[in-house]
Amino acid sequence: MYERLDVLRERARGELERVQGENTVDNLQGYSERESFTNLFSGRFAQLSSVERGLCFGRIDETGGERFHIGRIGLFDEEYDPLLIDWRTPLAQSFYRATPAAPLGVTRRRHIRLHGRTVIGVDDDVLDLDALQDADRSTLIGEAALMSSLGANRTGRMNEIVATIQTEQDEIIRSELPGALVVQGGPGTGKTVVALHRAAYLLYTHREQLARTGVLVVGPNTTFLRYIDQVLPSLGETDVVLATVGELYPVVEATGAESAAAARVKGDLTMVDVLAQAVANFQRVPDAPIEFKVDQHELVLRPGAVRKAKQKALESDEPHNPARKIFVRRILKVLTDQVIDKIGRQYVGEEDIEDVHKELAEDDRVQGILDHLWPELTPQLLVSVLLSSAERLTEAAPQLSEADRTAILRPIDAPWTASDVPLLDEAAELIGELDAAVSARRQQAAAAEAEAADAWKYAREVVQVQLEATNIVVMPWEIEQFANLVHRRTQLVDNPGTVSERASADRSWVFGHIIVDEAQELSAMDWRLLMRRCPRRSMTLVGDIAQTGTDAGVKSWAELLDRYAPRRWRSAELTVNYRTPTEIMTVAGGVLAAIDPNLRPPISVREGDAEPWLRAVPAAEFADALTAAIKAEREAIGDGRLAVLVPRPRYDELAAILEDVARSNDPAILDAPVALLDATQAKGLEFDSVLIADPAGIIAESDRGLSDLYVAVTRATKRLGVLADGDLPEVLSGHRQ
Ligand SMILES: Nc1ncnc2c1ncn2[C@@H]1O[C@H](COP(=O)(O)OP(=O)(O)OP(=O)(O)O)[C@@H](O)[C@H]1O
Repeated sequence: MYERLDVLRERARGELERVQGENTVDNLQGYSERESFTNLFSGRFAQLSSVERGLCFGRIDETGGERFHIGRIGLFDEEYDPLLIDWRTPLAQSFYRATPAAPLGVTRRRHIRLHGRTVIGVDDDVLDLDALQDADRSTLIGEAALMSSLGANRTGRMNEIVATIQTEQDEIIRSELPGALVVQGGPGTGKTVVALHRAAYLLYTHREQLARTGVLVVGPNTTFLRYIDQVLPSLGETDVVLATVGELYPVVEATGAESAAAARVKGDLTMVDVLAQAVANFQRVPDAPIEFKVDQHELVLRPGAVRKAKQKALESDEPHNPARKIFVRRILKVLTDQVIDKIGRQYVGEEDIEDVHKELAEDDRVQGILDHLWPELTPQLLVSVLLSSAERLTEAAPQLSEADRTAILRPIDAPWTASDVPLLDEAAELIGELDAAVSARRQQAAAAEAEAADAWKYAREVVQVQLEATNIVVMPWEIEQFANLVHRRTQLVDNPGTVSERASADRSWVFGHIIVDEAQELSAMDWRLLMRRCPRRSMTLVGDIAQTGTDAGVKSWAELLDRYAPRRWRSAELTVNYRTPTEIMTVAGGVLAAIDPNLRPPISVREGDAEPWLRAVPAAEFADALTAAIKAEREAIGDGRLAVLVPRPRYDELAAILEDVARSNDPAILDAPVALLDATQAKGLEFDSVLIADPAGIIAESDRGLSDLYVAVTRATKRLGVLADGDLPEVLSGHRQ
């Protein structure tokens, strides 16, 4: 297989060099054509290079005597006979699903472990009837391979798991594309990694559809997105948008911090009505007639006339800016009539009326009045003006308490925060686009449509000619992809950009599939924004209600999905914890029971080598004890990685006294041997060793402090230490050493 890989890689490299060396670029078509070939061959070369490690990891022997090798990509020999089967194909499914209880025609499954190009381990599951007696074997697949991967030191980046995907995980990965799938699972059950493999599977299986519309993966923060950003490229997928909800409003960068109370208020659906009211408050009817002079004419705009114009505009059901046009037309008509009456209707013709209308429309005074009565708005303007004025807030949000209104009040030039983004998105819907933006977009769309039709025709011809001339080696299964590339390139010569680039820049982009990780953290307003980006509701949501760290977060999956995808959602559960060893999960179990006595933590797949330690020291000794504990833990884990998790309010204080630890704003934090984080920042991440400093402080930091502590305890893959400043909190005291 490696020989074949080398041949294909060399061929792709040769083609790439040849195409790049060719001297045919003297016109647009030649340029596009060369770009497409370069793209195709460099893409193929990159893919063939990315699968070098662990190219083949499994084999299935079937009852009929057939035998298939399973690997990271599909490989065929010169006769197109399969050498290696891609893990995403239906044929490979039994590798992940067969158990002694349901062997699916498989007699033996073999896990192959490689180091470089050398086989260093082979583990067989024999799926014959005798094995049925062995209950253990029916649950774990490829136990030795799995354990060896779980026991390895963490690198600071999430790895792909194609070789050891477990049955319950595979069912989620291969679940069908349409509808919303929600996956509930405790910490360490593989929700994140499964969601990413699902993205790779869907892109492989529904390439046609998803390559055009794109896949969006939403994560809780940028550190987390960096933690996972290697997984999809290592599976050969690069055209995916990774973003936090705060990044989903183009142009706006949400860099500001905000209080938990502000996030809760802004995350609630009440804001939908508040924003609608705020827009309505910009559509004014004057209390008294407005009198003014245009040229020599005395004009008057009475409240009744404005009210009528407003009513007409609102009846159109258009958003604020487009509806403004109707309002303006009506008001101008009223004023034109007044001028005409003054001149004397008998003296004017149609053309004169039009002239008067035009003059009034261009008059500064008239424009000023119109802007006062119904100003053109932008989402940024609306939201910042609303949130910075106590008076406007009281007017628009009488249903909020005084305290809630105060919580969201901020200066007009304050930086945008993550929970402002769904408000901006909502505002954009209510306001609609500005006139200039609409016409520019219409023009662009018409031009693009015409070009696209030409480009597609041209792309087909190029492919045909090249194939007939056997100028170029294109594998049969690449023809469609290739034609697409030529098409895209020709269409986008002036405006190059991948689907993911274009999708990130366009607020109204509709994604083919959206994956949401740590989905429990999203507020109701966040969901509204995401649902707009995916009207077909083809989504995968993974999360754990018990880990919800904010009051704005999800309390029930059913409630959320019955609202947005009634009868179009299904759920699955992951029950086995692959991260945290049994001993540490016993500590986590106590914390979970304190959150809700009915909840049970997921069962750990393995036992660890080290018992967790919990220690309490008097406040005066805390700083020294912490420094000593960090030193001891570093020695215990060698090359592994340590996280020190602290209460949010004490972050700066502790950061100031600890040396040699990477801070949360350090871009290299994931690569550092010791990382200092608060529990929220550690969400989704994992470390060889976790040291929790001041657990009582974590519990006290918010109403959801116990959930934060639960998150903190479940980040470790090997070792857990807890150092209390004063007494150990009750939820942990049972484990004191
Ligand atoms: N089948 C598997 N083979 C190998 N490793 C696995 C497998 N499933 C999960 N893991 C590993 O277990 C760890 C936990 O996975 P992941 O982070 O996806 O869990 P999670 O459910 O998202 O956790 P949390 O909710 O705590 O963030 C990761 O290191 C992941 O690579």
